Amino acid sequence: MAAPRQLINITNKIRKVYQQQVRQLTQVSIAGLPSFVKIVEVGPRDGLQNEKDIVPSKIKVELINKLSESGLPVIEVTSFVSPKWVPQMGDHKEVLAEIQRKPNVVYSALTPNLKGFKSAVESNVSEVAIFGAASESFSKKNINCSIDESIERFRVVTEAAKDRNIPVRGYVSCVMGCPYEGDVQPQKVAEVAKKLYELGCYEISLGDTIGVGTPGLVRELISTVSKQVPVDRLAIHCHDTYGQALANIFAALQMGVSVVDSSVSGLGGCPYAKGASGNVSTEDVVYLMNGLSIKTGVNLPKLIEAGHFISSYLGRPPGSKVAQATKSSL
Ligand SMILES: CC(C)(COP(=O)([O-])OP(=O)([O-])OC[C@H]1O[C@@H](n2cnc3c(N)ncnc32)[C@H](O)[C@@H]1OP(=O)([O-])[O-])[C@@H](O)C(=O)NCCC(=O)NCCSC(=O)C[C@@](C)(O)CC(=O)[O-]
Repeated sequence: MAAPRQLINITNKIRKVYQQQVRQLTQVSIAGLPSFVKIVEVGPRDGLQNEKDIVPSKIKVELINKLSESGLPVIEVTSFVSPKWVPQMGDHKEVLAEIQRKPNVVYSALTPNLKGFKSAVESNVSEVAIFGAASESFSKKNINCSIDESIERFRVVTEAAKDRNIPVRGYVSCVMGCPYEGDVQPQKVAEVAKKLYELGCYEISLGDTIGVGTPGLVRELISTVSKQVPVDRLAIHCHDTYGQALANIFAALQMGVSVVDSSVSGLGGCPYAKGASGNVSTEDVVYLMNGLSIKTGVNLPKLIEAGHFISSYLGRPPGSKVAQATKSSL
């Protein structure tokens, strides 16, 4: 009779020790996460550039104002690219002229070349972003030049920006896969990221343009790129094509990244990356951060409201799970 009781006691002890270890392990990994994450809202640009029907400027302005009210620190408002290539962003001047700017919010825009940079400066942007790729084919399709040529174009932009004290962010697209070339090696991403960093970009956003990455690949990517660019200068930009975006972001945070790009209501896609779905939704990212006690400064209900606003204009349900789950409580 004593033997089974002893056995039960031992089993319980083992279970307790095991549970304690699991708790400790969890605490260790959670403790390794950043206490603050900067969210870069890309919905008005990355999201609306991909809408088949061009969204009127006044809707864009209202969306951006609502996003500003939610406490987001950075909003990528538009892009100064050729309207022949991306007509959806052709109203960049009007949008930047009409938005109500809050002093603590950075309003940024994509500028692929000096022409775009000059127009963006005239429109009083707080910051610009240049956008390269780790894949030759994507670079050619997206910005009509090779990777090396793009670096030379960007050099002119970063020099002009330096003269005017305008911060420049850099993007590297196709960091875990390319719609034309398939797999992309982390080493290639690191090379391009390093070049952008050396040009003076204060932050390099690593774009999983077609959303094919998984957490293992993210770890390999960050570990390779951070040998060339300090990890605190890296951001992660995930499209959610295969439903891996939140897991990928969590993996990036564990590797020391503390800047996350996302898009309200999960809008998004790239006109030159067929099959790419929307970005990870900002609402879902903020919910995850709140759950991890990571500060973002974002008011989730106000953000959800902004998501409902644009989704209802577009005539479809919000692409955020959090927005869908909380709809009845709003
Ligand atoms: C880069 C260019 C302009 C090169 O395009 P190009 O044809 O090689 O340029 P060009 O210098 O030969 O000029 C041709 C015409 O475009 C005009 N032009 C030239 N530059 C500008 C400008 N800045 N603004 C307005 N117009 C411009 C220029 O004035 C001329 O006009 P024309 O004489 O024929 O009337 C073109 O390829 C382009 O606009 N591409 C847009 C690509 C784009 O916006 N893609 C989506 C954003 S990237 C993305 O979504 C990925 C990201 C960032 O989110 C991260 C991720 O997920 O991976």
